[in-house]
Amino acid sequence: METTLRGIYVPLVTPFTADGRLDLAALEKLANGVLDDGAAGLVALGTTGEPGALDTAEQSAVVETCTRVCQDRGAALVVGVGGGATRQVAAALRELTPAATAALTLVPPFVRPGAAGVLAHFKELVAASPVPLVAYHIPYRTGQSLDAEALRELAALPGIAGVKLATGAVDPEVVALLGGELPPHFAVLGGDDVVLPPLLALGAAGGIMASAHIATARWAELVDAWQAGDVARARDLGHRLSRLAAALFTEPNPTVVKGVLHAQGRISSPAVRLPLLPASEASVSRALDLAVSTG
Ligand SMILES: O=C(O)C1=N[C@H](C(=O)O)C[C@H](O)C1
Repeated sequence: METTLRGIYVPLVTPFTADGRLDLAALEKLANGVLDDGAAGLVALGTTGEPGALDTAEQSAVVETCTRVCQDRGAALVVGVGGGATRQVAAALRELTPAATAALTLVPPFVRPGAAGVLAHFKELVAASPVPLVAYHIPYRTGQSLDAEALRELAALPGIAGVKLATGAVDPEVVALLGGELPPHFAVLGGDDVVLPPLLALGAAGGIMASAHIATARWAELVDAWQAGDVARARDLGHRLSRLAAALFTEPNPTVVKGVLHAQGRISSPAVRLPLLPASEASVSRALDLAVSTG
């Protein structure tokens, strides 16, 4: 059966205690909370989860906790799988739990292998993976741009369930991709929080949004409003949620999100691990005000 992703997926923060230990109880509560509020699924070990700052045992504990919650709730679980080169990512994918719905893996970063190299990379990964893949396309971080034609070739590969599209803008390639035919099982998921509303207007199936820890129900409602053609509702919600997302990203992600979750009493500490530093009180309090007014 083919995987079809739709809706809002929350890339969970990794809660830490005030003295820096992994707080699995808080993670589980957070996971259940966002699913209660209408998220279609969770992302474990997304960049928002600070995976590079977790040791292997901590990473496994995060994935186990999220797997258990998603299985109990019948929700989708996407797991972030990283690595610098094809062999390394393929090896990590082979170790992935088959209970995951999909794995989220970056277009190879830093190397800039060109579109043909990116396609060859994903063909190799699909062959190694026990689950379908979502390609994370974020050219301002990976250094590798891809035009609509290359993304369409990627979409046509068996085993690719979608793309997390984070080009930082609604640029001509994004418009061309969403404006043409795509395989029915292939989901375009927004990955830049502030521009999710226009991507949904162009036909995106949903998003992987750190911002959706906050006002989760409103983000889910935004996807539903566009899909139901309720333009007035979608436009109003879209403006409000974009303002909230901008406030949540005034400092490096997930520092402000963690600050707001802590202020809301949903995690016991806003602690992040280096090289991240906690967000300023001013950024947290502005985002918190917008969270209250957005609902
Ligand atoms: O962890 C993720 O997945 C996301 N990461 C992005 C980032 O850290 O810049 C933001 C997006 O909301 C989801």
